[in-house]
Amino acid sequence: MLALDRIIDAARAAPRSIVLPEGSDPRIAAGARRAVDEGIARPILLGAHEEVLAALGGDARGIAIEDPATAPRGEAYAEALHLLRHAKGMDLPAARRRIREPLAYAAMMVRQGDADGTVGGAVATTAETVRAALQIIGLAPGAKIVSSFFLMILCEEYHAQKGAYVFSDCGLVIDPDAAELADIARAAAHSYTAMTGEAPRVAMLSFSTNGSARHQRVDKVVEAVRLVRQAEPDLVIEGELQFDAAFVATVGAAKTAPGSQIRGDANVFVFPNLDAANIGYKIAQRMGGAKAIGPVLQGLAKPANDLSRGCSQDDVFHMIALTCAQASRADAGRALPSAMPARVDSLWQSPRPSTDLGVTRAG
Ligand SMILES: CC(C)(COP(=O)(O)OP(=O)(O)OC[C@H]1O[C@@H](n2cnc3c(N)ncnc32)[C@H](O)[C@@H]1OP(=O)(O)O)[C@@H](O)C(=O)NCCC(=O)NCCS
Ligand SMILES: CC(=O)OP(=O)(O)O
Repeated sequence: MLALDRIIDAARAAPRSIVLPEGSDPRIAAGARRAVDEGIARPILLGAHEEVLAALGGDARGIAIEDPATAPRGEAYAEALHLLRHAKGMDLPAARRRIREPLAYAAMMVRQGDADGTVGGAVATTAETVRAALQIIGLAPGAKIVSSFFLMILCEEYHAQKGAYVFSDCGLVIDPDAAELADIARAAAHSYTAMTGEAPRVAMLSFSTNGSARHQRVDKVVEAVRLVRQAEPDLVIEGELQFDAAFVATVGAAKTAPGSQIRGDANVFVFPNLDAANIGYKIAQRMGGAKAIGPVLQGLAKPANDLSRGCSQDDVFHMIALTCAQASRADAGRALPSAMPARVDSLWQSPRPSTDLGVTRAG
């Protein structure tokens, strides 16, 4: 859990204002309450005042409540949204209606600098949550695509290999082509370093390892690897690889050539499409007992993150912490993990070596 502790410590060092559009959901209210009690954030819960207060059990200490339907700044936000989207056909009345939706209002708070980040998706679908961020917050300078990752933490006694891993893209880009998959891989690699302070070793996953099967879907992964190597020759990346060859040393040794750098020791797993990625992370979480934090969005101009509708109040707390830490990075004048900088210094850089993550390699 040390990767998570680092994130929480980073948030506590500079608590941020995080707006949560689903303020009347009990998991959101409990996560926000814990964030205040542990001194990691200044939450703003959106929703009808009485409903939010009820979710908080009547205790709103340290938490702001704002109702997009009646908020005084709603009109200014509607005008800002109209300016942003009128070229796409949105008139002012439509902008007024849209800004009353909590997801849109929260994204606008972040865009306008009235909140440092937003966390939604405990109730709304990922498509709804991400669409508000895409349309209102938009791409980070230099980013071509917004995608997402999960921070997967193996920390149970029964996990033979403990540690923090990145799975991408489990939440957003449905059927990436080779160029998009390459962008996702580069963003995920940089996100891994930002989360852990460790060097990424990227496995590009497939149903084939080093040509063991032939298919156009395999060709797509191989092409993505070529594109990443062209753009970032120093990044350790291999593919196409099956998951076992990327995660289990003995299988990696059996299936890959002696010169392989990964050999069962990848820490960033890039899936070929959203079917594989979303199913894969949920299996790891629900059958494998991995702690799954995400989807964290990469490629946005400012922090906006999603949750699974199956999230717990702990997941909400951890996502608030992660979003605060992203905001601090941005304010420190450094690129967000999402912005794919040439080099990433980790906010959570550990003074100790990689064993800090509790990684004990099997085999
Ligand atoms: C994210 C998602 C909603 C975007 O879908 P979409 O139909 O392209 O959405 P929209 O057309 O409303 O796009 C909104 C804007 O974002 C842009 N956009 C869409 N996907 C983008 C991406 N990955 N990166 C950057 N911009 C993107 C669109 O071009 C559009 O721009 P514009 O409105 O300024 O022209 C869609 O990809 C999706 O549903 N993904 C799967 C989500 C999901 O169910 N995940 C599983 C559970 S986690
Ligand atoms: C990330 C994800 O799968 O979200 P949901 O469970 O809400 O669909």
